[in-house]
Amino acid sequence: MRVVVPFGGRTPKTRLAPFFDADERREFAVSMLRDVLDAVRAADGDPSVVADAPVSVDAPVTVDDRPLTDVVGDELDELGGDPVAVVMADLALATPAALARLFDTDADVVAAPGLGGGTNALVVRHPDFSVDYHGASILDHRRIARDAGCSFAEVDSMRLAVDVDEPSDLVEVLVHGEGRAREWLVDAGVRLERGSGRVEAVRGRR
Ligand SMILES: Nc1nc2c(ncn2[C@@H]2O[C@H](COP(=O)(O)OP(=O)(O)OP(=O)(O)O)[C@@H](O)[C@H]2O)c(=O)[nH]1
Ligand SMILES: C[C@H](OP(=O)(O)O)C(=O)O
Repeated sequence: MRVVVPFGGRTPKTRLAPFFDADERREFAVSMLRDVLDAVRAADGDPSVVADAPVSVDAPVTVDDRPLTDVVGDELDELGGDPVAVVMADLALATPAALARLFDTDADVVAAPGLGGGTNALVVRHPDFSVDYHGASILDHRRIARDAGCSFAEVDSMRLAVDVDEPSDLVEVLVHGEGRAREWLVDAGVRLERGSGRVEAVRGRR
């Protein structure tokens, strides 16, 4: 299946500013992107990146600096009857098995909801579906599918639900990550701190 991976590489991961400076955030974002591309390929997907700035990765890259919804919308318009998936570049826990389950679910539109109401991944097999990202986009995508007369399914997957946006998401990468992104965090000195409450990610020496 064709898999579009949107990547905002100009000023990525601003919500991680309490942990990393701008160069570090870009490096970390690229390490997640590379993990996602590997997982897509291992799930028999054929990935291509649509990015707002050039990025050097092992996949074709189209540079387009329009907003996310417009860029992905154009990719869907080129569907031509073939299914296309959209997988976000910050799914640091994505595994080939989780993605294969998404790709193999049989509906006109299949979504992997993100924590906090986003839409972390989609499979689109119907020409009348369109995307509307940001905010609680999973609610919008359910409605758009219904209004377009598309069958709609959701994949319940912890590995696809975690998109790395906030410092608390770094805990999930340290606990469950298996790729470059986890390695990058460890090299940057990010570690788990077990206090009396919820485990936190902290940076620096013990
Ligand atoms: N092509 C493209 N991809 C984008 C753009 N903005 C975000 N993305 C990608 O869309 C997905 C979700 O991004 P967000 O978490 O909303 O944004 P972010 O810029 O990574 O992080 P924040 O700065 O914390 O909002 C990730 O794969 C981003 O790389 C954009 O303007 N263009
Ligand atoms: C693009 C956006 O991502 P979030 O801001 O939820 O990470 C969404 O999924 O609609």
